[in-house]
Amino acid sequence: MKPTIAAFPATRLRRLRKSPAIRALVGQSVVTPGDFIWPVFVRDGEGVVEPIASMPGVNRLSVDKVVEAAREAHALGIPAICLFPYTDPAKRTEDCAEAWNPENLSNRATRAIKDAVPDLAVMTDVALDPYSSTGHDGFVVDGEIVNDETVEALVKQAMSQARAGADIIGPSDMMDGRIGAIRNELEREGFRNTLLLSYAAKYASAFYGPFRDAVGASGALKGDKTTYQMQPGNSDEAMRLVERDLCEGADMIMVKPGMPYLDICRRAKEMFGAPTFAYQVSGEYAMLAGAAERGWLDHDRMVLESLTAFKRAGCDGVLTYFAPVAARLLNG
Ligand SMILES: NCc1[nH]cc(CCC(=O)O)c1CC(=O)O
Repeated sequence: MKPTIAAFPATRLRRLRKSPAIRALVGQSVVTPGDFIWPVFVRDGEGVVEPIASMPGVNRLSVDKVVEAAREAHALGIPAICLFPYTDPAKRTEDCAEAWNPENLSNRATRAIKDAVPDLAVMTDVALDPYSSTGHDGFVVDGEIVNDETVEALVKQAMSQARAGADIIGPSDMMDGRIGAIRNELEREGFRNTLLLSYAAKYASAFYGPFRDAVGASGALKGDKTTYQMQPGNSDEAMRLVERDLCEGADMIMVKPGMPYLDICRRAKEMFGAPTFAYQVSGEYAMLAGAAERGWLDHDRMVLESLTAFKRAGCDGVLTYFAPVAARLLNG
């Protein structure tokens, strides 16, 4: 598009900003509660609301409290909630078997939410890090994060989530071939309508720190995730990953982190036109919520501006810890 413009004063671009009415007319990108997927942290117990120090305002919730949160999300017009378990360290093992235990926290929370609020979509996370003694998303053999053996485990994990009633399965592990393998098994077992939202372009980012605290994986993690997550400077590789995952049967794709990678969102949306999501991750939340807490940022304006930016970049929706706060602001 090449904007055509008359010379000043025939064109005064400030005319288009002169009043709330005119600004409303020419407004382009808007964010609504319908754009949000709300990530929540689940832990054992009952009646537990446990604050996470590096994420002010975010808590680990026991299953009964997650159900309350789900009711709240639904009432606010948020279409989906995404579950991340904080697994008891005693259940973190080398074989990661807790990941496909039908009675694990994530599966119990999924069933409880689908019972209480059937219209709310439940998204679950596929990766081994909350269950592994190494803190890695895959199995570690002689220092290597092994791909194909991990994919077999991820398929088992995804199937246990589908059986528990998850609507959207979100593989966040970055192994090769996992989308196709999970899609095949879902079809084979008759889960024709289970969606796959692939963490397709997931970067090896410093912005995941608070999340790793929240799920208790930071202490365990040896080394880094650079052999499976992307290096921050790459953009073409993100397009290849998105294309690959769509061809393997992903219904929707994600870019992660969010705000530092809006160029990737725009490029992926323009190139493939698939439902595109971004994850405004824990470190982005910590940075923004932490600054607002100190009075360095205007909290409400910052929240809505940061979320509008995702829509402007071409995203269809955004995973954000601000979801309930933002929905309340938007609902007035
Ligand atoms: N499977 C791991 C996973 N799933 C979601 C996040 C990060 C989310 C956030 O930071 O909010 C991570 C962290 C990681 O890759 O180490």
